[in-house]
Amino acid sequence: MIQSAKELLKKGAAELGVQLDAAQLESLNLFAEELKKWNRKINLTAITGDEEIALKHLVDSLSLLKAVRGPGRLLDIGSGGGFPCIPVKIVQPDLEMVSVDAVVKKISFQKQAVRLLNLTGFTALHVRAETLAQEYAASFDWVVSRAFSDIPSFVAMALPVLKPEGRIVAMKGRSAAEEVEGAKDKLDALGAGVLEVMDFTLPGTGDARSLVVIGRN
Ligand SMILES: C[S@@+](CC[C@H](N)C(=O)[O-])C[C@H]1O[C@@H](n2cnc3c(N)ncnc32)[C@H](O)[C@@H]1O
Repeated sequence: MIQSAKELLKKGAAELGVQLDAAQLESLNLFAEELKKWNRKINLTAITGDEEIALKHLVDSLSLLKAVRGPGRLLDIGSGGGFPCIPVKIVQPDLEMVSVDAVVKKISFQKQAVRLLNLTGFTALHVRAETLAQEYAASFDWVVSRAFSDIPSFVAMALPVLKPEGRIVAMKGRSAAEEVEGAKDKLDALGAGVLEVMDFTLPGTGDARSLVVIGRN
């Protein structure tokens, strides 16, 4: 990434309370370069400029750390080009990651990025999230997603693989108050409820974001 994008990344992460060291910055930069390289051949993201990648993919992914801390096991459902799981793994290596996506080329990209960055404790799986329950029943401390689905559908997929005291976090690209209000009855029927909605502004953009934290009733 160009220097200005690296600076936006460092400053944006710091605004979220995440101080990136030189090695983490270099890994995030390598990841962004690999994303751009693959994106010329396969469609991983519509976001292609360095500064946009820095803020809307990398800093946005790291905002998950407002709600999630290691150690623990984390599942990222519908992770696409590796967001938020790969940036979060780079910064919080004591989170053991499982990342799933229904599109094989996206998982191939993630596997390549994991090799390139020498990440350990990261499993990328080409499966539909609905099929995870047998192998991964009650396995995860955290089940997260970004830009994935409506809240009740996501929670229905997440609950079978969540540990009893685990937490589900939906990363929403705008203020989520209305969606949360509309989801209450469906969540209640699933045996879950919203514990917290963390509203914030994505650094460097002014864009509204929400983290919706959900647990079992
Ligand atoms: C809009 S993309 C978001 C990707 C990434 N989380 C991000 O924020 O950039 C949604 C992803 O969910 C995947 N997906 C949709 N339904 C799925 C399912 N049932 N199980 C696993 N992945 C699914 C799609 O293949 C797609 O890559």
